[in-house]
Parts: sequence; C-alpha cells; structure tokens
Amino acid sequence: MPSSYASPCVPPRLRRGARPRGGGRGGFSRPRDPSSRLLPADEARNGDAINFEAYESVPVEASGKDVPAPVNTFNEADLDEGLKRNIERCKYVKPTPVQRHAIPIVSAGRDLMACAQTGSGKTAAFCFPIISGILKGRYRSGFSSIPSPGAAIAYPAALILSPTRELSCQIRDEANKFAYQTGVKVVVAYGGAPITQQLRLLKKGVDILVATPGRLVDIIERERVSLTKIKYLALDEADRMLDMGFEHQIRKIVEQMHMPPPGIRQTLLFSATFPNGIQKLASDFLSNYIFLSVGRVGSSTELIVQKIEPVQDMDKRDHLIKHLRRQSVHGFNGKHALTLVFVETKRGADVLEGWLLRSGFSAVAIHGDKVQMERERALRSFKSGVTPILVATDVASRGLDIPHVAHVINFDLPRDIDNYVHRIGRTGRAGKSGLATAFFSDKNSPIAKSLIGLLQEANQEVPSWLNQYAEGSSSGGGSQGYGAQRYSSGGSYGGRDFRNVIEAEVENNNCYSTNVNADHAVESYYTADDASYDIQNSNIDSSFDTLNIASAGSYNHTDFCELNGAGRVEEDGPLGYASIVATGWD
Ligand SMILES: Nc1ncnc2c1ncn2[C@@H]1O[C@H](COP(=O)(O)OP(=O)(O)OP(=O)(O)O)[C@@H](O)[C@H]1O
Repeated sequence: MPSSYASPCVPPRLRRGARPRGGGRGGFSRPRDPSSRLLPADEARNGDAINFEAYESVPVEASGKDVPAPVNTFNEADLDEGLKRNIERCKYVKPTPVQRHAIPIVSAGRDLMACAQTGSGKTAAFCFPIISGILKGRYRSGFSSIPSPGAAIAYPAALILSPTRELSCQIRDEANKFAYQTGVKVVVAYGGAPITQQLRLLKKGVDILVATPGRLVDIIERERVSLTKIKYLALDEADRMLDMGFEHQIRKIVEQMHMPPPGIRQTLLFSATFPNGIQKLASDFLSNYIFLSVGRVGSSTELIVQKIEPVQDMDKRDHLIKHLRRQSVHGFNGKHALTLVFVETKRGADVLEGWLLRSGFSAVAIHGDKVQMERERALRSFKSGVTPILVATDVASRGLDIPHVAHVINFDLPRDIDNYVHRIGRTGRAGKSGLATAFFSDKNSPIAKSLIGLLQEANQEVPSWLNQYAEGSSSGGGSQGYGAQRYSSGGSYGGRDFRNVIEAEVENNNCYSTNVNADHAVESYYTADDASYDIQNSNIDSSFDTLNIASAGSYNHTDFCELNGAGRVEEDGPLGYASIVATGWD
C-alpha cells in the first residue's frame, strides 16, 4: 500500500509586485529579463497584492512510496542558483502549496501526478525542477545539451505537452522567464503557425520543447526532433491530454516515438481535475509515482464567488446585458473589469460577439474556427483591456492565465463539471478573488447534482431551486459521467489517489471495516459515447489543437483539424459584486 502524508499548508504571505504572467502570445519571443516585464501603470505603482493566505486552509495529501518532504522556501529547495535568481526576479517570494510539495518530489527524480486548484502555480511547479535538472545534468556531464547549431535533428531534454496553442505559448513564455540567462533554450511548436519558423528555431537547439500534440507528431515524422534523449515529460492539463480527444496521439508520442520508457524518463502530470478513470489510464505512463493533491481533486477555489442564476434560454442576452451594465458602473479607473463569457458553440460565440457589438459593448470572440492570427489578436486585445469582453468556447477554458479577469460568465453551462471548474478558474487566480456567474436553464439539469456538490465543497451558497433540478435528474453531469457520485457528499477533503481507493475497495469487499469514501469509488473508463458528444456536433468547439488526429486514425471529424485549437448577484458587501469586480484592477 502506498504510504502517504497529509499536511495542512503553512500560510505563506506573499506579495507579487510584478506583472502577472503573460501568455497566449503568438509567434516566438526571446527570453526576457523577468524583472523587466511590462506592468500596467497602476500595478507597477502599487504592487499587486497576492493573498496566498487564501490557500492556507487547503489540505495537501501526497501518497506513494517514500514521499520527499515539502520545502517552505525556494532557497530550501534543491534548485540551481541561476534559477533561484530568476525566481527572485519574478518576485516569487514564497512557493505556493503545490510548489512546496511538487518541487522536492520532482527534484528527487520521482514521477508525479499532481492535482491542484486553478491558478495555484502549477506551471512553475513543473518548470522549476525541469530547468534546474537540465542545468545540473549539464554541469555533471560537463557539456552543453544544446545540439550544435545546424544539426538536422533536435534532441530536447524535456517535453511539455499542452492541449491548446495559446497555453503552449504561455508555458513557453513562463519557462523563458525562469530560464533567463541560464542557457536553457525553450522552443514552442504548435499548429496554425508556419512550421518553417518553428523548425528554424529547433535547428538552433532546444532543451525544453513545449508543444501541442498534433504539431509535435508532424515535426517528429519530418525527423526534425528526436525524443530519444527526453529526461522529463510533462503533461499540463493532463486529464484533458489523456481523454478521448488526445489519448491516441499521446500514446503514439510517448510509446511509439522512441521516448525513453517510464523509470528512465521522469513523467509529470498536472491538472486541476483528475477523474479516476484518467488516473488509471495515466498510470501506464508513470513509474513508482507520487500522487499529490492540493485541495480536493477537481474542486474549485473558495476565492471564486459562484452565483447560479435561473435563466430561460431566450432571456440570457438580457441577463448578460444587465451584468455588463452593472459592471460598467463599478468599473475601475474608467476601465471595465475583464469579463470572460463562455458559450457552447463556435457559431454561438460569433453570434453573441456580433450582438454585443451592436448593443454598444466592446467584445471579441475566440474559438477554434478562427485562424491563429485572429485568435492571438483577440486574446491580446482582451488581455490589454482594449476589448474588455471576451466571448469564448472551451478553447479558452484551460490554463490561460489572464490577469484581471474579474468575472467569468457561463452564458451556456458546460455539460461536464470539470469543464466548469476550469472555466471559472480563469478568475480568482493566484490568491485573488473573482466572480463566476452561471446562467442555468432547464436543459442544464444533468449537471445540477455535480454543481451542487461543487458549490457545497467550495462553501458557496446553493440556491434552493437548484435542488429540484438535481432531484429530477438521474445523471450527474460529471466528468465522464461520474460527477454525481463524486460530489454527492459535498463533504470534506479526502485522499484521491485512485490506488488507495482501489485498495480500500478491495478491503471493503473482503469485509474489512476500513472506512471508505463511497462517493469516490473508482469509476470505470468512460465510453466513447460519453466523451464524444462534442465530436458529433461540429459546431461545438472541442477547442484543442489536434493537427493530424484524423490521419492518426483516431477521429475523422472537422472539429479536429488544423485550425481548431482544437442566483442572485449582491450589489455590495464583502462578497458583493462591486468589491469583487473592482479587485480585477487593484
Ligand atoms: N510562488 C509564486 N509567487 C507569486 N506568484 C506566483 C507564484 N506561483 C505562481 N504565481 C503566479 O500565479 C498565477 C497562476 O499560476 P499558474 O498559471 O501556474 O496556475 P495553474 O495552477 O497552472 O492554473 P490552471 O489550473 O488554470 O492552469 C500566475 O500569474 C503565476 O505567475
């Protein structure tokens, strides 16, 4: 049985005085001095208070054999000195809980499956030990791992895979900041951008390759990258990377393209959600791994105030306008707080964008049918505050770290509770508060149960009318159809390592009196039917970058093509609307 520890987090007090991380920038950029980042004027003047105390009460559990002890400071961590200087430059004063635990685990050479809430610093948690490990390996062997310029094939030491182009660019930007002046070279490869440019950069040498799966397969098949020297494999949004949309491609990359096997390479899986079915599947890629959960697996942070409003489909636009008008009044320094509006379909995104523009609101849409330049332009315009409303499909639901998103509106609720967790996680990041409003119409009843569980778990108000929907619906709207059980207790935190659940179940079946959380019983792998609803409807944005997936033989659908990336509101008070929206520009 895997050993485990559970610990409360030491309350770190942090101030972040620098520009929140950039991301989603298209094209290629040189490593920048992390201390010379552009700051919005207000932020540069005032510093940007980060309330990491918010994570104080989040329970942490790590299970597996011989789990390395967490660190309390970056200095304590076994990290390269140059990297530590960059961490300082980034004004990362203290590690976040996931960093405190993950960094020593990875530095000790262990495989890791880590689940931590949205906006809690997972990117640095895998980037720091990777960069440090590459540098240390270089010192040990006495030569640079960068291939000689002009070499035909690049041999990266680390591969970081992510589901969307924008997220890959964001990770590249982050890694570049952390690797500043260390000599560690980071290159990004993603679909929708000219491959020749990416190949040119690869030719100059690469230590860390950040990529979307489709473009990576393409580059490997062109024999421009070899995975034979991979020491670190990291999957960001790992549960997404291993679900029906990507599993085939990931298996191909990891198992059939000469990557060193588990045990030789180190494998790191990170996400805010980790359904048990995916955990099981993921264990194929891991060796003697540690499962780390910061907060309950798949839970949302209490920093996000969640409001669920009953709205008939035909009234949604009026409700949206009310919210946006109220926001204009409560805006900060004459600016609107950034609002991210999620819709279900690509067409729906275009239609809503057009309607908002006609109604006098500055809005822009992003979805998988837009060409990459349009996607990048939309994101840039939103992030800079020039266009304060972004209408998006799930292409923008995962990983994107957009500063100042004060309000996420689920104009259309997703069918899957995990998607909801990721969507609302675009606000309330890095210790900041945020507001998430969902328009709940009759057709959303399948998600009602999971939603209630999630709200209870995050100490949010559950509107009484929602219970009626939950009672009336049989399914849970949960990720891969298991959310109902998952959130049925709405209860306290518990271990979520599926290995422990299995053992506990076996013991239970053998009539031992072990106390098992029945609501976390192992789900069976979800079926193709469960996962494919969004594949069948060509208008729904499956939103991930799956270039070549059709040729890979997994799916043959237009959505998986080159261009696809693939309540009541309180007015005031401590958790009121005004205070929350204003924090977006604090
Ligand atoms: N130790 C730290 N000190 C200060 N800021 C930090 C620290 N770690 C991360 N951050 C900042 O917190 C923000 C969120 O981090 P990150 O994007 O890595 O979250 P995440 O856990 O990957 O979120 P998601 O689940 O949405 O992908 C970023 O702006 C990042 O720069």
